[in-house]
Amino acid sequence: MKSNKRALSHSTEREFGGALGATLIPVFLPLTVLYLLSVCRSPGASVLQWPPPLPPTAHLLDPVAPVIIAVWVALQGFLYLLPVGKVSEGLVLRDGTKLRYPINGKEQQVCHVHGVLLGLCLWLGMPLGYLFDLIIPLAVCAIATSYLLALYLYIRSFWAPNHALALGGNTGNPLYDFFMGRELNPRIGRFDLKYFCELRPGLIGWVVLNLGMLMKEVELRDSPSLAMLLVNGFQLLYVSDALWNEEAVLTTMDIVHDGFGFMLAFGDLAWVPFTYSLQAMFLVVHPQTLSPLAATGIVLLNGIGYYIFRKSNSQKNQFRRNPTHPSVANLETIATATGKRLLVSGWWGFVRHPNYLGDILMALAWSLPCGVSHLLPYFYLIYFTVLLVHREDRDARQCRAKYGLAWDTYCRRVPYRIIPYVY
Ligand SMILES: NC(=O)C1=CN([C@@H]2O[C@H](COP(=O)(O)OP(=O)(O)OC[C@H]3O[C@@H](n4cnc5c(N)ncnc54)[C@H](OP(=O)(O)O)[C@@H]3O)[C@@H](O)[C@H]2O)C=CC1
Ligand SMILES: CC(C)=CCC[C@@H](C)[C@H]1CC=C2C3=C(CC[C@@]21C)[C@@]1(C)CC[C@H](O)C(C)(C)[C@@H]1CC3
Repeated sequence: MKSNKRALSHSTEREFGGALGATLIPVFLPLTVLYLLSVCRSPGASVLQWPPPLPPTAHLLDPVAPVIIAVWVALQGFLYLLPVGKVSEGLVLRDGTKLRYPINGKEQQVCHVHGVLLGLCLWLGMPLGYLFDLIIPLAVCAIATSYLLALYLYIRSFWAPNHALALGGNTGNPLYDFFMGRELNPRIGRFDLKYFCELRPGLIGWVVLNLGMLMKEVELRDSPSLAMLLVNGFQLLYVSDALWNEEAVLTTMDIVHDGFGFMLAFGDLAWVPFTYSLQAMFLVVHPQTLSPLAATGIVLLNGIGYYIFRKSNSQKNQFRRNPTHPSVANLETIATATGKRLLVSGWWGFVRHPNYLGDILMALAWSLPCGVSHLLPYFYLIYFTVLLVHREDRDARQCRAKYGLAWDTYCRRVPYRIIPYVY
């Protein structure tokens, strides 16, 4: 324990408002989830209504909810460990080794997301629309699970070797380190907890919750609306894409840089499934009519966003994995002192985060089917823009520290961060 502290004593830079932020966020964000869900189900669906439509304490818990969450996580764990697909190596760690990760999302996704789970629920005679009624107890359980997981991660990190600790989550302040995560890649045997949580229970859970909302709409109004089909279709595409390109997650900031603590545990297990499905839930209580022209425009917007998001992410991933690959070999680059190069043409010469731009366009397309009468369906767009602006800033600081002058040159060559000529 002592030597860990000594070796990492330089990690004094604090993120997310430092210790105060790390103390308040774990209280404030879980309450926000419950508040948003309650508002979404209320007839007014106004985020500013007073008094807020909070659920009575008796409605927070339901004995079925922990069973569903436990079965769901166990099933996801089982599918994650299935020996199908390939095994891929992550980036080089501080001790010079690389971790191995099972890449089987692609193989499993067809049966996984679209078939087995839905079929299982229907076979068991459980109408998926029930998820709408159970949403608040399910969210409470997911929040409790993320707290327990974060506590477990914090405690076990004291047995981890120095090189396995994250540089940003070892300040010695227990609340801050609990929030940011001390250990970089906590594993039980070959089971990688962070990688599993990032892509499986919460992300796929989001799609299942969306389907539950669609089924509820069918129960209430006999058929799904066009708006509901669009929201379900767009978000299914997004999640399927994440599983299809599972390997690319290995080079994201969360896997490479961030420790696994409360922020990611809660983000993955509670925040993603329960706030990202707000649009579908909104449509159950507040049905919207969409003209074919509006629907076409929204599909086009999502298509453009997805194209930019996918192409730019794939280009960087390809370049980082094999810079001599024909699809990236001809792009202009600048050298850095680390030996790694930075792309200054192609998507990464357009803006510094083209992938964020595509993601934001998609976020807008997911909100528009809900009309413009309420702010709530735009919650994701607003939160996500704030998250990405903050993330861009964190990434820029890390890149400046890594690449020094080369990063400044890149910034001069590519002046806009996310939106050309705007930001
Ligand atoms: N839906 C959601 O809730 C969320 C979605 N996302 C999405 O996840 C995806 C991944 O995002 P994120 O992990 O934040 O970061 P990025 O995929 O944008 O990766 C940033 C890293 O890319 C490398 N890089 C930056 N510029 C260049 C360049 N010019 N040439 C080559 N490499 C470069 C640097 O790492 P290095 O040089 O070390 O390789 C940098 O640290 C994005 O599409 C984002 O929109 C992210 C957060 C939440
Ligand atoms: C408010 C709060 C607690 C925020 C925590 C942030 C997390 C919710 C996000 C951090 C990075 C994420 C990524 C995805 C989901 C959201 C979180 C966990 C992601 C898995 C979504 C699908 C994408 O295709 C992706 C794989 C690129 C992406 C990776 C980052």
